[in-house]
Amino acid sequence: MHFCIPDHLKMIPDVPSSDSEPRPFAHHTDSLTSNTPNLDLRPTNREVHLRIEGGRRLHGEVTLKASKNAAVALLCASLLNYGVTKFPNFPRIEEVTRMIEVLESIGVKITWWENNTLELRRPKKLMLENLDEEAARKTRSVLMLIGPLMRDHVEFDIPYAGGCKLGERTVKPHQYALEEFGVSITAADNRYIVKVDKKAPGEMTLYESGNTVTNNTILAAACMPEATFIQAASCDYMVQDLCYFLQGIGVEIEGIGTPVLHIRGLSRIKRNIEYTPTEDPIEAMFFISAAVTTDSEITIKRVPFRWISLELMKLKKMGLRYTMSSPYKAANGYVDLADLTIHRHEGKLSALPDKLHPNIWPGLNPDSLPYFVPIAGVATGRTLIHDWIYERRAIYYAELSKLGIRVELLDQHRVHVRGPNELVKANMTCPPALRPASLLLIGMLAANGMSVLRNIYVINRGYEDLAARLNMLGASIEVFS
Ligand SMILES: CC(=O)N[C@H]1[C@@H](OP(=O)(O)OP(=O)(O)OC[C@H]2O[C@@H](n3ccc(=O)[nH]c3=O)[C@H](O)[C@@H]2O)O[C@H](CO)[C@@H](O)[C@@H]1O
Ligand SMILES: C=C(OP(=O)(O)O)C(=O)O
Repeated sequence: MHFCIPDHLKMIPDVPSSDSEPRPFAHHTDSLTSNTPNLDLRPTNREVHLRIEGGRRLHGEVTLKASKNAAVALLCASLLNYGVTKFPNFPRIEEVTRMIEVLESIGVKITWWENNTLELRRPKKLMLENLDEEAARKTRSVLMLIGPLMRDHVEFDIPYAGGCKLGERTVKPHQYALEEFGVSITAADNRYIVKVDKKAPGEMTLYESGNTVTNNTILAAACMPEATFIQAASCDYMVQDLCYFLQGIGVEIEGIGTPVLHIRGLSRIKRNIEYTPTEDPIEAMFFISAAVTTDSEITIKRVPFRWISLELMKLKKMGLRYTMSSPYKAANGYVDLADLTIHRHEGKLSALPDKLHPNIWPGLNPDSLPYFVPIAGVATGRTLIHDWIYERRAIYYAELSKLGIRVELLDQHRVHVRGPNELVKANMTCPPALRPASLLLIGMLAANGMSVLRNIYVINRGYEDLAARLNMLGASIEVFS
């Protein structure tokens, strides 16, 4: 097995680094402009913006949707199944729409039914030559097509992946993992050329415990009738959701929720399956952060609380009061949920003396961390936030200073946030990264007066109908284009 990837092509340079010269392939996620504010998911070329009359307290209840990150993995996994796959309560978000465009372009028949149930029927033969490149380049999740496609295809290519612009994001872990299954990946002309000479890896270790690489590896292992042991797997929520679905179509998996997975797949799968993805722990963090930053009391329904248990503990130590209902099961029957009420803090939160940093689950989720920035902005004292995971995400946190939060960028990974602050209105454009963009929305909800947030495509990539759902909680947000 060999890779022949030239050094300069080994990473996806999704953001030109400190030099301002365009870098090769840096353009492919630039024009994220098609969006709609509601459930009409036909692509348009209009940019959509928000006008937010801030400074209102939120109140009432909001119910979580399923996560982007499980949804995209499940869409890729549906290719393994020649039967009918149905996903009730599927999130109607831009990222899902892009992946649907990709799957439809290669021949998958896809229908939305009521209750946001998405039905997928793959054809006998996929038309990979018709793959919708424009849609594919807007998401990083297309990388997870390689795992399922290697089952039936000996050679194919996929365009370079996009996703949030958070600095360089390596694809080497995907290459090294799939190499174990006899897959070679080379890069040329903005695409990955994939050649398959299938073999069973037996025991293997992941180069990084990343989420999408773990899912890609699981999908590859699910195609193999032989047993695969995967060490250093991510055991985060989207991996667990994928595993539960795969069990439903007959793949044997042991070790779900741990870093060691034992998988025995099937060379052909034909089952009619209905699997409901779990509610999104990161959307829960969005609403928690919105409640705390606006000093509001709200109830967030259907929270997969064990996936954010460390986040809740940190908040408790900052002085936040919250109450939780008795646990109950998610619709898929696996994950425990609870209704979480965040109580008003009335300005009594304190900064934690120790740094906040993300880790692989059960650590503090990398996508939860950003939501502590506005929270730290209303707590008394100085908080150190260390975002080691991405090369350039912390830089976006400094944008919150335009809304009156004192954020000092110490280096590209660390910020000091000093609080409490009186937030002020602003007119801003979303940065090209989902969680950092949604922080601006949270800040604007808390800032007195009329703020404008421009081009919210990136927020709609991951969250469904946020403006309407926040308005149900008493916010005043107008969507305009
Ligand atoms: C579709 C999906 O599920 N996307 C999520 C997934 O992206 P995804 O799994 O694609 O994340 P990446 O592979 O880009 O990893 C994120 C960053 O963490 C670094 N890294 C990761 C694992 C590790 O053990 N060591 C390490 O250093 C990587 O080098 C990279 O810089 O995980 C990210 C990190 O939780 C989340 O922000 C994304 O929302
Ligand atoms: C980084 C993220 O997404 P993606 O992996 O799709 O770029 C995110 O969801 O915060």
